[in-house]
Amino acid sequence: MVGNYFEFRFKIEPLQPGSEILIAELGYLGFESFVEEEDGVTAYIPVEEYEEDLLAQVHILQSDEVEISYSKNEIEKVNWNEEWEKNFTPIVIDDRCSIRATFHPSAETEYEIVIDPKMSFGTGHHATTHLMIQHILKNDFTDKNVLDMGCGTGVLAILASMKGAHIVDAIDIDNWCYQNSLENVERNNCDNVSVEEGGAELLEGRKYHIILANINRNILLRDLPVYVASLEANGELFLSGFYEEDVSAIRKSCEELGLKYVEHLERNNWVAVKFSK
Ligand SMILES: C[S@@+](CC[C@H](N)C(=O)[O-])C[C@H]1O[C@@H](n2cnc3c(N)ncnc32)[C@H](O)[C@@H]1O
Repeated sequence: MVGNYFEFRFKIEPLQPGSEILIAELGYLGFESFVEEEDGVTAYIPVEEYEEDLLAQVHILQSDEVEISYSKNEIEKVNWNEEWEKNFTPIVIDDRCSIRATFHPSAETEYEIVIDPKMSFGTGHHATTHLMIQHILKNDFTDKNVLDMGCGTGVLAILASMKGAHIVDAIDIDNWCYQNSLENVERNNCDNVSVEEGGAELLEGRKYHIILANINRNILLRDLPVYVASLEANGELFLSGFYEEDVSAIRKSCEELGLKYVEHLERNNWVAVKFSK
């Protein structure tokens, strides 16, 4: 990860939940790393990913309840691993699943995932990862063939494997995420997880009992027909990466493709929806 970055220093008042929501929103717009400060957040985005009107898409910047000001700087490069190590804290979800880094002490939970997140999305801190993990904990993965589309750190694929899946395919379009998932899958001894770099084009002719896809509204709407074609009869599809107000559009597309809405979980206005075939 070399090349120039824009560094944005956001001052946030009140800090919580403003900081958490801001990080979540920026993450979906291509910001790659965040450092939590005493009075706000510093966020980084590659210069080539940034467009002048990008921040107009950040809802919380328009909020009357949170006051946010920012400054912008161009910088040469950042030691991302060091930033992550400073910022990544262990997390426990529903008292059953912990996610920690190699440098954290072990937690006594039913499922313990050790990841080195580098730059990939998926430490469990983001609401959508959290919600997808809650769905995985609640559902039966025993002997299922599972796809984790947009695997990030590989965290969902790893939990699916730990929950007894037969095989898990973890796919991400981003080379950094592909490399990071490979490392994390090995670190957690998940021998039945295969990691691949690519997108929906890889799915032709494949069938899964369960598909997990935490990506974003537009990519999901575009690739849904391929996902549904890759789902076995009675299969289950879990989608996240969008807001509560997007559920109706996602649900409509899924229903047109023959799926049934089952339920959705919500956290900080983000959702994860379960459908069945
Ligand atoms: C929101 S992150 C989710 C990561 C992880 N699954 C989690 O739940 O924390 C979305 C991931 O999807 C990947 N992605 C984006 N577009 C994709 C596509 N068309 N096909 C596959 N992966 C994609 C991104 O590189 C990113 O790692």
